[in-house]
Amino acid sequence: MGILFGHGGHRSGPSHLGLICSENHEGIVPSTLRLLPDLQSVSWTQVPISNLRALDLDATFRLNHGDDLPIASSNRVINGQHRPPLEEEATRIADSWKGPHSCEERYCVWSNTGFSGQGMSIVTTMANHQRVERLPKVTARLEGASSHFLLAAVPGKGLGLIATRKIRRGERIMAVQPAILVHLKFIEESELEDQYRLLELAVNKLPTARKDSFMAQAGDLGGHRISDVIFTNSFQMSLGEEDGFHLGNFPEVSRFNHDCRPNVAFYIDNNLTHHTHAVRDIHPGEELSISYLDSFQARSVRQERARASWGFSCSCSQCSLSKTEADASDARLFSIYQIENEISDFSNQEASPALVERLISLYREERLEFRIAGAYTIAALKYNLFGKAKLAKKYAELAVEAGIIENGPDAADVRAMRELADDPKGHWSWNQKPRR
Ligand SMILES: C[S@@+](CC[C@H](N)C(=O)[O-])C[C@H]1O[C@@H](n2cnc3c(N)ncnc32)[C@H](O)[C@@H]1O
Repeated sequence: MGILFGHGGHRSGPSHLGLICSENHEGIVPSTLRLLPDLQSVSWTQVPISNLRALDLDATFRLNHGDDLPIASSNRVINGQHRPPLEEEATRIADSWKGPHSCEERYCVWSNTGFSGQGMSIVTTMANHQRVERLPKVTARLEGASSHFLLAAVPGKGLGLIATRKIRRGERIMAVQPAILVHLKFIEESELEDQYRLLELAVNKLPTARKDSFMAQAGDLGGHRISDVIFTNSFQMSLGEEDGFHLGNFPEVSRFNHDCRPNVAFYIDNNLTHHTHAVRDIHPGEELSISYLDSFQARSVRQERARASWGFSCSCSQCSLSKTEADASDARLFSIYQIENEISDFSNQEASPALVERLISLYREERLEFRIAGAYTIAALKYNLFGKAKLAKKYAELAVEAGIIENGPDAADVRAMRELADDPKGHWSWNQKPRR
């Protein structure tokens, strides 16, 4: 068993993340007070506004989760002094790092009870802690729960997320930040006893509501509970430096079950935010799913992977095909592999636009919409090389739409395809058809 990369290894996909499971295995944030974790008791009306600067964290947390802040907060003048908007000030008070609380060799625990309005603890090195501390504040609206879906028991899978209304392709499902971030090398290098001590401390430093949602996650391995939760439910993510990976645990995301042909795509941006979007229209009552593994592998490989790393036997629609249908599916996956190899060599004179159309139709036949942006990108470039501006533009636009869902609006490929779509003939690839 080992760390699994959701789709990190695929040729046309991003290589920055992966779902970790088994043995190795998204309010306004927090620019208003309303998303701060609820420690109940008093409501916001009982907090004197003029005292806000002096509030300590505990007092700030006594605001009830979900309470709106009906205060026109710009241009505030308190005691004759201009103050920043209330939201900014509250954010500054609540969102600050504490620690290190304890260390083991070069790895220490830091906590921030106001991070993303919910709280986060990290177990990492000083340099990485500073990186996290310097991250720009998230100003987008984050969402971990919504009216789109509910949590329910799913036969044979434990709990799962079920759509409560029609969700259209491209709609956001969640955008959330981690509860716990742990340096993978800390797990690999430290003794179990030390690991458990720092992990327990990290979880205990979370606000109560956050800690409860962390502890409520599924665990597959047994043994030390916190360690089990982390290994069963975390994503491998990079803080952007060559210092190995971190495991990020997002309690809300942990409820997505696996499907080899998922209806939801995910990516983690540079700000530690995990984004999920629908990749096709999802109907009320349908389960929301992501892929834990490389869905481009043959059925037997995928099934073995699910069994070995998560201990379940995958019975998704693609894994439940008859032998004949599964063989045909495996053959299509192999053709995708071959065509992508052939086509991405732009000096290859044989790789005609017809092959591009074949590639796109294979993706669609295989219901691989959650990873189709790369194929559209190849198609756009190929048509532009052949001097076919209209088709190049069509596929570049499709690549942008899919790329935003799969990798986010700021992804390099998305930017590149926007440029091509805007001006095919001004693009470096225009009319560069390889000549014999
Ligand atoms: C990240 S959790 C998913 C949510 C989990 N079902 C729960 O109750 O919280 C991963 C675990 O869910 C179960 N699971 C996920 N996808 C499954 C599937 N397609 N079939 C059976 N079990 C699945 C496995 O036990 C797996 O280790």
